[in-house]
Amino acid sequence: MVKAVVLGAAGGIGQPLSLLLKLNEVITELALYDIVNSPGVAADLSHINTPAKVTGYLPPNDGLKNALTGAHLIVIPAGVPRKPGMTRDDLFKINAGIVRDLATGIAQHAPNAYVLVISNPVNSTVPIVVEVLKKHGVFDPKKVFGVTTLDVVRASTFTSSISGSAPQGVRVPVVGGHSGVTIIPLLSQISPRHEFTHEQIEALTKRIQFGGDEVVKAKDGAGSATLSMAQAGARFSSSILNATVKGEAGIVEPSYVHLDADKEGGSQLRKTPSGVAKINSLGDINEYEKKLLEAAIPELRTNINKGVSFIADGSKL
Ligand SMILES: NC(=O)c1ccc[n+]([C@@H]2O[C@H](COP(=O)([O-])OP(=O)(O)OC[C@H]3O[C@@H](n4cnc5c(N)ncnc54)[C@H](O)[C@@H]3O)[C@@H](O)[C@H]2O)c1
Ligand SMILES: O=C(O)C[C@H](O)C(=O)O
Repeated sequence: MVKAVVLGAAGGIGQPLSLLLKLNEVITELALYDIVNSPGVAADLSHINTPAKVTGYLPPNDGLKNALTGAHLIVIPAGVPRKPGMTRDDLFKINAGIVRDLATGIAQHAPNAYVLVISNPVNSTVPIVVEVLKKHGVFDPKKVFGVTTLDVVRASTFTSSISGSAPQGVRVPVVGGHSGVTIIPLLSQISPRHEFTHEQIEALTKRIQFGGDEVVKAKDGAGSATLSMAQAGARFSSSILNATVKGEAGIVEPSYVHLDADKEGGSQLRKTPSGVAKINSLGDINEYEKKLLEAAIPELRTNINKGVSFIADGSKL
């Protein structure tokens, strides 16, 4: 039995993400939870002839508990998205409480699950999940991930439009967090190798860091990236399942994770059959990338402290 759960499953990301997870044949049970419409989404997806049994849950009648119980993998795209003129941090006010409450449910009903956080601001919502799980004594640093895969996906797409490589074959490690200057593309480590000019590196870096703004602007008040995010979330989920269920070794995915030094850090995770085996170092980074790292640290620190304080300062658990 491999149960996957989507919290916020009826939303702009939640619906296509749930569809893509329904197509993943490793999953045998797919539980969809939202405060609205999740039974309808579940009924719709349940007609697709893949193995996963799909169930929908709403808050009444222990909906969250029933959705979470027995989960192997939980993906969280619950919460409000940006509108033009907003930063991701502006979402903290609403989304911090939503993520805290869902994390509390996870601590109580699925303490051993892999938890993938999509809800923004990721730089602060991941520390919120970590702190809630710590308070309940169930935190495992190798099981909580901020999903930054969309930055990686964008980096492949944007660089390939210049290098001419096929986008699906391009890998660019993107480390750090998930907002503006905290997003750090390591273009010197692009595979297949390509030498960009300095002007190209600056332009690509900026575009990867602010790619989310392009979508928010184009959607003009109707939200932010949903379809590309669903694909990115499904890809990261699939990597976790391939490592932890199928036992594939040597899978490497960048993600935003908790490090021992009591701070979060974007890193590349290496996954093995037992789950996440190793957090890779950043490798050889050049002077330009060192400057990006320096610029990211103060903002990351502020974002992390904001999430940690939200739980420490007595938000209900
Ligand atoms: N990590 C990333 O790269 C990335 C990319 C895109 C969007 N996001 C973020 O993902 C979040 C969701 O975006 P969206 O476009 O799907 O928004 P949306 O408004 O379309 O959907 C959000 C869903 O969450 C549900 N929800 C609200 N409160 C809930 C609760 N307490 N429990 C369960 N469900 C709840 C809503 O009912 C809704 O269905 C936003 O915070 C957005 O900023 C992150
Ligand atoms: O930009 C946003 O607010 C959504 C998401 O974080 C993104 O990068 O597209």
